[in-house]
Amino acid sequence: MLHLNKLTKQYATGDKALTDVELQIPKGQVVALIGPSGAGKSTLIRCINRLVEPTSGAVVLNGTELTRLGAGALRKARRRMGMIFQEYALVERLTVMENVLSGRLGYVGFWRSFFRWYPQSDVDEAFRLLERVGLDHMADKRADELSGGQRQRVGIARALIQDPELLLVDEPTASLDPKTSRQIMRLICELCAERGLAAIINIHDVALAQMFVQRVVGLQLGEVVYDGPPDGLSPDILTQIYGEEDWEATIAKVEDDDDDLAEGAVA
Ligand SMILES: Nc1ncnc2c1ncn2[C@@H]1O[C@H](COP(=O)(O)OP(=O)(O)OP(=O)(O)O)[C@@H](O)[C@H]1O
Repeated sequence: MLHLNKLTKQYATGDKALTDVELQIPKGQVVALIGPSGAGKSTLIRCINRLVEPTSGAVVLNGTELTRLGAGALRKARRRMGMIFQEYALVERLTVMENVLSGRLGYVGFWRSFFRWYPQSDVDEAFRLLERVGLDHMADKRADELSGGQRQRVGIARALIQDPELLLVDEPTASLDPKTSRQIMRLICELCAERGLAAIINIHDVALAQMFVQRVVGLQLGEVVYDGPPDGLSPDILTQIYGEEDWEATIAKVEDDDDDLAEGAVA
């Protein structure tokens, strides 16, 4: 589905953010991308939709080599990749419904997008998505009246209304409290399962990643140093990714959390 072939990025400043990254993600798989600050996680996500231009290597999405596309074709290809951001990137003065519908801007013609006239089918789909993310009663609220968790739900609905093949998710829970973080991660993973949607989630919270995803990719200084199941993240591997720390505490926390989840103690 998604294939990264020797993806490399060196910024004009000389910083080498990614070196020969190889990654294949099948349809429907959710991957957590972990690694210390500066490891290249955001660069990797942004090279996939070419918000950051890779220096060399290829990004292939369902047979289309995105790295070869000209501006027009790239604009169309970007519709196939929904993006969810840490800071939500909503238009504050617009309503929840208008923010969700803005995910369709890549599909409607120039004048329709200029006047924000959307087809009724888009409005119906926006309502369905708002219901799915638990915000149907808030469609007319302005974005600046929402909590962080509600904003992220709008961001998720806006990404999904694009009808993407891939979700690129950049630290979706970094501004949220622990309980809301879990709810948002659970929602993203459930929606991916329902839609057979692949996702790459850049996330700092290792325990949260371990709780929800099937596969973890660890980056360190722009190179993949771990690619495997969440329960393969041993203290040794975490030390390799992040450096020396007491990792037993992190792993124990995950096991405790699993117990909580099993007992239905977590909302
Ligand atoms: N626009 C830029 N210009 C020059 N260097 C950059 C730019 N963006 C990132 N870098 C460098 O590329 C490397 C990777 O940065 P990146 O932001 O991708 O890491 P990250 O793992 O996402 O970090 P964080 O978790 O702190 O967001 C770092 O050395 C960073 O300084």
